Amino acid sequence: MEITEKAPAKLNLFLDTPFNHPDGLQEWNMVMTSVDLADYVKINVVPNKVGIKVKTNTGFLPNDSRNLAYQAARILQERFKIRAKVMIEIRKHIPVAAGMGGGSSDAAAVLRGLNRIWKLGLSLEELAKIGLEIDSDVPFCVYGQTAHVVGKGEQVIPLKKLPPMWIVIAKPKLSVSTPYILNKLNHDNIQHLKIERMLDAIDKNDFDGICASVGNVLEQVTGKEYPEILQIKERMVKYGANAAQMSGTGPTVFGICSKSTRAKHIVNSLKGFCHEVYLVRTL
Ligand SMILES: C[C@](O)(CO)[C@H](O)COP(=O)(O)OP(=O)(O)OC[C@H]1O[C@@H](n2ccc(N)nc2=O)[C@H](O)[C@@H]1O
Ligand SMILES: Nc1ncnc2c1ncn2[C@@H]1O[C@H](COP(=O)(O)OP(=O)(O)OP(=O)(O)O)[C@@H](O)[C@H]1O
Repeated sequence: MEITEKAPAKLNLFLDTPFNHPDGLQEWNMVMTSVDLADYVKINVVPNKVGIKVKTNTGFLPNDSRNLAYQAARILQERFKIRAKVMIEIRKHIPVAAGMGGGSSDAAAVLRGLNRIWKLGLSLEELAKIGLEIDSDVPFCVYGQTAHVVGKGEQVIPLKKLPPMWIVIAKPKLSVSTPYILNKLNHDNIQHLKIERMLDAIDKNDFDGICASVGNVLEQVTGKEYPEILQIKERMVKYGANAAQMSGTGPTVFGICSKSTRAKHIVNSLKGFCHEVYLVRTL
């Protein structure tokens, strides 16, 4: 049996880390959303054979157990003692190591897909719990809808659909290491953000309120290392974005617009200045 699952990219509309857990991991306080820039994950299973095979169209991503999609297949195979070979083909569209959760979304797609193929009957909640063993963004990606994410990534509280908006995504030619940025973070020196206004604005379907309450405490950390990120953000605002911000640990910056004409104007103004630029909508 063969199926294809869509694996959308995520953006962090809001990101704060209130404290460090004793094990060194961050406590998150985030609002995340999925956008229509997506990888396509084709899954094929061959009963009574063994193994996992991953193929991608990139040439540089690992095809072995380092690939998060591979790990997702292995966990379900082992946990449910299923004797079948899993073949995964990933068509990558989401930039890698960009702060857009591409690997996590591919893993979530494999969890959802194999749950269907093998008729495991697992709820999204159960899949999210399994997903946390792979990576902290997988639980959110299993749901794939706008959500308030807290804890180490395991608590995903779905929120209302966002009002219609256009999003310009700009990825400079930089790869940012998440552990490197998180290690630089000093919780005592950052100005923590209040999430209530964002949650309230989403609840009221208030576009302006959402734009007024975006924030990411990691922007200053990554922005200090790579000033280009802050320049892209400034440029987006100058060309008319209603709000602009870095996603995750970066380097991707996104701009939110209510009007498609303005969004297209920003796309044109960034081309040539920035390596990759996309115009997307929220899901
Ligand atoms: C910062 C975000 O972009 C927000 O969406 C992501 O959570 C990062 O997700 P990611 O790149 O998939 O990260 P992971 O592979 O899960 O973890 C990368 C690094 O983040 C650290 N990490 C992860 C989860 C967590 N609650 N606290 C952490 O400090 C891990 O120790 C690791 O060093
Ligand atoms: N299926 C996959 N797609 C992309 N990267 C993968 C995948 N599996 C493993 N990886 C590895 O994970 C690393 C970063 O992947 P990814 O693109 O998910 O990062 P990211 O966008 O920074 O994620 P986040 O927003 O969660 O920080 C890469 O170094 C890559 O080798």
